[in-house]
Amino acid sequence: MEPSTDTAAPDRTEPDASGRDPAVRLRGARLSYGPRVLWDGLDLDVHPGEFLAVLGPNGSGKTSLLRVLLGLQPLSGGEVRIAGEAARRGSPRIGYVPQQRSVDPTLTVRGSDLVGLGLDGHHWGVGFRGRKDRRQRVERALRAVEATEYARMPLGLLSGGEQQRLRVAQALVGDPDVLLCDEPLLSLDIAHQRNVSRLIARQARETGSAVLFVTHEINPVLPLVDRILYLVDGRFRIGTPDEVMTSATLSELYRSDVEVARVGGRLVVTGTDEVDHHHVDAETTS
Ligand SMILES: Nc1ncnc2c1ncn2[C@@H]1O[C@H](COP(=O)(O)OP(=O)(O)OP(=O)(O)O)[C@@H](O)[C@H]1O
Repeated sequence: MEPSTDTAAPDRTEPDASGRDPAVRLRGARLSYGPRVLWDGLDLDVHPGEFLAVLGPNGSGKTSLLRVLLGLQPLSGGEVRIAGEAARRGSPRIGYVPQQRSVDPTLTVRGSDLVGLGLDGHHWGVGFRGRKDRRQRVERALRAVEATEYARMPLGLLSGGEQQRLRVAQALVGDPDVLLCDEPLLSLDIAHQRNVSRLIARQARETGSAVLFVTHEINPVLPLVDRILYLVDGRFRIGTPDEVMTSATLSELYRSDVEVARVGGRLVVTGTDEVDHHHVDAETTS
């Protein structure tokens, strides 16, 4: 398997009009575990305010990419920068919505405390004004995800979807430069999938966060996505949805016949078992 470095569109490599560094920059990035190469030669700039969807079948290295940006996983080669700085653990520049995982039902931490953790490492919270500012920020984030009602309840008593909305609030509360979302819609009903997707996109627009959004299903976020990074078995493509989500591009990536059709504004992707499994339609399975 030789990794592909081609992109569907030339990637931007310069600072944006304001002269700011890209929020995320990867140059010649390679990640391998033993002989297995997940990706290689990955050049990618994600700019402030940009919404990038990261797609690919199970095991293609989507979560591993987020772990590299979080400073939890070193690259095997190449370079990674977050807002011009080396990626490092616990960076306040990054907000992270992890994959849904179950919480111990006896956990007594309250939702509002969880959201407040998203401000640790920031300058808020010092002195009376700082504490007030901190409280107001947490309340605003709770309102944004419609979690105010249950914010004082122990986390362990909340449903999976309620816990997930609190994780989104925790990731947003510090106005991060980079917002990393690992399948954040999985346990949400359709109404909250829409709310949370729009909220994340609004965060990108209004505060200039760059969003990297790992998902198995593009349709719930298709109207919000600027570009897609599509990873398959060591190969990848980067481009707008119109450039990447085509029969020709996906057939090349999967090395198999893949059909992409637009049906009523939605994308329907069919082909190999791998692609069928990947493009599970969250709206018809929830
Ligand atoms: N620390 C590690 N050591 C060895 N192999 C690893 C390690 N971390 C991940 N892998 C392997 O790398 C591959 C990519 O994993 P990753 O979780 O990034 O995939 P993914 O695209 O997010 O998959 P999914 O869609 O199933 O969540 C998997 O096969 C996984 O087993």
